Amino acid sequence: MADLWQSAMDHAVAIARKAGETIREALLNDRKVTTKSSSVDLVTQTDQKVEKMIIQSVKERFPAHRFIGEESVAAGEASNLTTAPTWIIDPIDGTTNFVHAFPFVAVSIGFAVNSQVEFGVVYSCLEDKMYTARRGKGAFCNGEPLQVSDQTDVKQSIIATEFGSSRDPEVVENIFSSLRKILCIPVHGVRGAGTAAVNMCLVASGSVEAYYEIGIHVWDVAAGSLIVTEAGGVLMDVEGKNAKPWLPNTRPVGRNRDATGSNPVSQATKQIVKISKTTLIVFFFPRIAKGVDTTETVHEISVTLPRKTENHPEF
Ligand SMILES: O=P([O-])([O-])O[C@@H]1[C@H](O)[C@H](O)[C@@H](O)[C@H](O)[C@H]1O
Ligand SMILES: [Mg+2]
Repeated sequence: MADLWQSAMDHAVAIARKAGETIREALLNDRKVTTKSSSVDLVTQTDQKVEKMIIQSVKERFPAHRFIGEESVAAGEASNLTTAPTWIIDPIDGTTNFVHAFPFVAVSIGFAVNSQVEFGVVYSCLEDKMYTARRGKGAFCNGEPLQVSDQTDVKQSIIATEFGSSRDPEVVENIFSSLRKILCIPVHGVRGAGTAAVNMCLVASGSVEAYYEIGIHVWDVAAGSLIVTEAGGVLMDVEGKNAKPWLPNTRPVGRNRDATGSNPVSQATKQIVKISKTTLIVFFFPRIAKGVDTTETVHEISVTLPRKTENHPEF
């Protein structure tokens, strides 16, 4: 049977490549930077230009499709995932890298129908690596199949993570407390490419055993989530169940602070130790909205294991 979404996927690959060319050209010029949620949450005209270019091109070809794009949402559009075919776009994942010419910058395009990701395309454009995954058909980098690491000992692992763009002391404290515990497991190392999408592709490639991050958006992970699972990885929450990080706030499993004052970061970190027999990890914590009382903010925590298992271990 013909693949209903193959032509959309082909289009995504072509437009991601074209977007990558635009980004590479823009790197040769001055990059005018403005900020969004905080002084370190950066955006450039290239982010906006590339997103418009992708959306325009998809609209011409697939007029009934919908969009969730990082810069459109920043400009006030809703971020609602319905059952309709929806393109979930991060035009430049790794904007801070782009601003500083740090060499990991990706175009991330996920495509969801009936709230399920059908394909994911991550183009790491400065490395010229095109990561692709079609649901049920595997994950690839420049056409070569990907397979997650088969390392099963957390002490032999490299963990990818990011520090995010909040400089709120409580958030920073959570990040460091989590990091300290992970380092002291001990693990071989901790790395971060500066783009969530590339970090997930590094999990899919087996270059790192796991990736976790506190504070992430659907456009950062929609494409990467399928690339990870199609490469044999698993997205899990702290209960060991499959998580769907592209559905924001749909599976809350923890609170920022529970009644005893422990927070999900330390709870999640404890899980790392517990699951070390089967290895690791992606945690996703939806960003804490500005002005929201974090004591009441519901968070979602996800865990990626490199090996796909039907029955996830009980934590
Ligand atoms: O803003 P952006 O460069 O598209 O995306 C960011 C990057 O993926 C970064 O690595 C991650 O730490 C942030 O959480 C993301 O928001
Ligand atoms: Mg991003």
